[in-house]
Amino acid sequence: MKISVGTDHRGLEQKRMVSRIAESLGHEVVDHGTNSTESCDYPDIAKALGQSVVSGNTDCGILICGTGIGMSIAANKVKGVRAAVCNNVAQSRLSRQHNDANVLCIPGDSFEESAVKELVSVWLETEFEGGRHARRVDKVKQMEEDFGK
Ligand SMILES: O=C(CO)[C@H](O)[C@H](O)[C@H](O)COP(=O)(O)O
Repeated sequence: MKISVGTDHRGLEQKRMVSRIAESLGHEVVDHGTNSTESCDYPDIAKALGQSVVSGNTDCGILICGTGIGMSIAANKVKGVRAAVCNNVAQSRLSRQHNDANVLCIPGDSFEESAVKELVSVWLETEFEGGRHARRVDKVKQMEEDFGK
């Protein structure tokens, strides 16, 4: 797969980890920045990454900010993005199985390489289950139309 990655200034090290992990699993990584510790604004990165995913330029995305929350709020404003903040492997797995998340958001603050590795590899390898979950995801997609997102 082709995977977009992005972070604000609070997840540089984790972005490098995510890129290494994705590449070691055979994926191609597209980097949307930031690439310095200088303070920047997470919506700028989330917008660029979200547009890359929904346009089909990349297959999915992984975003990092201090908590993962700002990135998820911003990325979910891009029509077609289903971004999920995941703090553990169970959430990571369910965000794929039940929500068909196409963007994973993880906290940069105090997340170590082993935790990132487990969370990211499970997310990349887990399939959407469909069935009753597809009905619910379709309702979420319909909300985008109804509210002119
Ligand atoms: O959006 C966030 C909060 O959920 C992220 O943690 C950001 O990284 C954070 O707000 C950036 O804050 P900073 O004080 O400018 O480093």
